[in-house]
Amino acid sequence: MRTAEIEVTIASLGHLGDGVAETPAGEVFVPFVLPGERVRIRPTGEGRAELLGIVTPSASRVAAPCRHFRQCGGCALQHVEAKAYGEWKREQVAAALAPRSIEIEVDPIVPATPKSRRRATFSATRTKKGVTLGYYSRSSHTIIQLTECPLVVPEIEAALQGLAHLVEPGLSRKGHASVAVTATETGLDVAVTGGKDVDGPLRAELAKRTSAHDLARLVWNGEMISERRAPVVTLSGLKVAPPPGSFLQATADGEATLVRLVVEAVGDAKRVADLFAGCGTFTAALAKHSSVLAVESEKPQIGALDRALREQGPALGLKPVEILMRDLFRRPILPSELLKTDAVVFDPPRAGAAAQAEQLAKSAVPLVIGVSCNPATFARDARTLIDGGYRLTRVTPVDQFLWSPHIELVGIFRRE
Ligand SMILES: C[S@@+](CC[C@H](N)C(=O)[O-])C[C@H]1O[C@@H](n2cnc3c(N)ncnc32)[C@H](O)[C@@H]1O
Repeated sequence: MRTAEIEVTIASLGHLGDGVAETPAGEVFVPFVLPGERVRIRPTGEGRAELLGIVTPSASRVAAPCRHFRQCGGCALQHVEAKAYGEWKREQVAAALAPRSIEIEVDPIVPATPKSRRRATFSATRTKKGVTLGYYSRSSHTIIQLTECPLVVPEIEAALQGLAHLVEPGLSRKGHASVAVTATETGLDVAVTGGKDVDGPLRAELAKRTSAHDLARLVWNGEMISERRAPVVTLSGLKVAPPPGSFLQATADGEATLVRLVVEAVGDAKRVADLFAGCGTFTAALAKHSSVLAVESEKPQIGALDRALREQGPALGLKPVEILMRDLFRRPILPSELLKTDAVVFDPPRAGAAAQAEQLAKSAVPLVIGVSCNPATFARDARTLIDGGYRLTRVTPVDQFLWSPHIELVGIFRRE
């Protein structure tokens, strides 16, 4: 039985960007709305509601720039004017810190621009009509066929049709494949998982299509199909060849902002540890002025950084970098290993750095800088550092995930 249509006022936006409204049956989440708006909805159960119409729009409502908005699950907030959107993201950081009793005036967010995402992961499947390639729809496992995407860099947007053609022979009608694309300086680096197993004829066909679409590299289910040009990214002047599946900051502008904030905070520190170093986004910048200990668990990534430093470090005049492969969840760097360290940068995955934060909290390092893509785990780790005697002096949100609820941030801790 369909529930009745009702009119409600949106009280606020929740942490995923959906509006929150009171109904006689309790609180519901409503997508694509703004605080203060009077809207018509139909509750759909489990605390959710379908938006039927806007009765009184907010002054912060704008026309969404993408034709796929509302169907496509890639974006939640295209309908929000830039200032209100940035303020909402800033408030989300403060809201994540509050339950940990961390009070700080969070900086205004450093905004992202459209057409700047250099990494995107699409889903693809084969249908009777051909290949569907795009993002999942908001509320189901249906893939929305993308014809445009104002998030990604033009090289990726222009390749959407080509990518569908590329993966077509390796898709089955039964499953969905994941197509991760990174725009590098030598072309697109594509890694597909969940496609058909590779045999001789499929490998040959995929290699042919890789060449036809002038991709730099194609990796299929972890197997190298073709590397026509080694993918290259320049990290603060250091040219690194990221191995398949490497982490890179999502936008070049976001990376530049994060690096600037980290380098400014580090100042003239002589010795710095870069924990969760990846391919060296921060190491490359820090080594211009400081000797660096770079620690990372993924051998291919830290290996790519090591190679680049050996080949180019002397010519670039970089200070010495010590490379260490280590699982920092299981074996965090200990205070005794940080005795001569002036600053630590840590940039963990979404799970945060609980074990490492505990060790840092016991250390004498005067300056710790946390970079995080998850305000909730950042807040947990920040509380550990604060309880260990650090003061959180600055938090700056940086937008790398435009129109989504995801937030990147830099937090600076100084030992009191
Ligand atoms: C958010 S990325 C940051 C990478 C790098 N700092 C950058 O900005 O490009 C997190 C990094 O932590 C690494 N990582 C994940 N789990 C780890 C662990 N247990 N120990 C050490 N490094 C880990 C990942 O491989 C990834 O390179």
